[in-house]
Amino acid sequence: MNDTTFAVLGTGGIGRRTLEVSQHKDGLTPVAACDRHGVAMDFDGLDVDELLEATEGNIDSGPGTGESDGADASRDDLETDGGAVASSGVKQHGENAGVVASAQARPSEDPIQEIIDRGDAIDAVLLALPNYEHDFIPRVADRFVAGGYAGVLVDVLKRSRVIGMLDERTGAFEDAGITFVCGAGATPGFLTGAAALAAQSFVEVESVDIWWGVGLKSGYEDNRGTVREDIAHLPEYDIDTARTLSEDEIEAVIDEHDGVLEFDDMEHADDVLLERAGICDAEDVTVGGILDVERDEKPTTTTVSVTGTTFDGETGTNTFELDDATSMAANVNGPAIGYLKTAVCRNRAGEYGVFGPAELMPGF
Ligand SMILES: NC(=O)c1ccc[n+]([C@@H]2O[C@H](COP(=O)([O-])OP(=O)(O)OC[C@H]3O[C@@H](n4cnc5c(N)ncnc54)[C@H](O)[C@@H]3O)[C@@H](O)[C@H]2O)c1
Repeated sequence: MNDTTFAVLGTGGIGRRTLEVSQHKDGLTPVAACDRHGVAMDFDGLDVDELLEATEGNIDSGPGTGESDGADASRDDLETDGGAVASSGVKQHGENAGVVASAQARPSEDPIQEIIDRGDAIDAVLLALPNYEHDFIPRVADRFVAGGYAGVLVDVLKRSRVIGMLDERTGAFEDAGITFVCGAGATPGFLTGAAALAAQSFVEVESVDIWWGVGLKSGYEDNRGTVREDIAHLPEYDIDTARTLSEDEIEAVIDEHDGVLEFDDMEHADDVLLERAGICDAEDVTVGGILDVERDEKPTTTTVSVTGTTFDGETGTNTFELDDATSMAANVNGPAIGYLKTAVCRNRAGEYGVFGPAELMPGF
């Protein structure tokens, strides 16, 4: 594949690591990165080491609202909701929050639009943005369409309901020449693809069970955005209540659970993504897991179990396990970049529209 230029929207816990992992892959040149406050662009290639060093301990996180996506000015009131945005530079030191701390970046009123405006020089865009408003990522995609972008968009969103919103935009993406890969992180993403592969032994799939373990002690400060979104999956919370929690309230939730949060029956898009790929019904997919923010060791082994019936009448369960030594950052960002590179090949071959991770694997 020829060299691929790409941009990262959101330089929080995930986006920073995307840039770092991309340095280990061939043929990828990061040319733009932004967060809520600013944008860094260099079409000869960003100096990723400088950017990571400058933003180390200085991540802009917290409940982003999409307020600065410029798509709907009536949402400006959300900018100050719950007061948590004010504490958004959770690890900030120095004057500049987030990406603006890098010498390559500058403040921007509308960093996403600045990237859209240079879209002709960007092959692919990874959206490592928050997902508190379910239509935020679809609305950002609308802006790329409106801005005349023709290339690849990849997100790492988690919630099932967003996939339908993206599907509704299939025609617009096709007309624009956009190849959109949705849910391309770890789960959904890597594990959805693994389930699709494991299902190939069977002519009938009965169930897919995804069970994940994440140990995040040393990565906790950098991944507060993800932890907040995970708290929204606890039975006592939802996306709106989790979004308005202060940092102290988040700490209290974590303390109540002794640092270990267990999730059952999560709304993770693996279900609809497997259904749209024809692997099984969404209702036959369950996702759960354990997050330990006080230890780096995984509290449980991440496992995908696919149960089904073979053509010759046997019932069996194929399992796929991640080594406990592999971190969340490795399992989100490696696959996200892998799906991005695959999508660039599809895009160059003229295949446009919405794809899930399972559709980029072998199918029945
Ligand atoms: N699929 C998976 O396996 C998986 C795993 C982990 C995280 N995630 C998802 O990845 C997403 C990012 O997580 P994170 O931990 O990096 O979050 P984070 O809060 O650390 O980072 C979000 C970034 O988006 C930026 N941002 C917010 N609003 C913006 C706007 N309007 N314009 C420009 N930038 C904006 C923020 O400034 C920040 O840099 C979350 O939605 C999370 O659920 C998915």
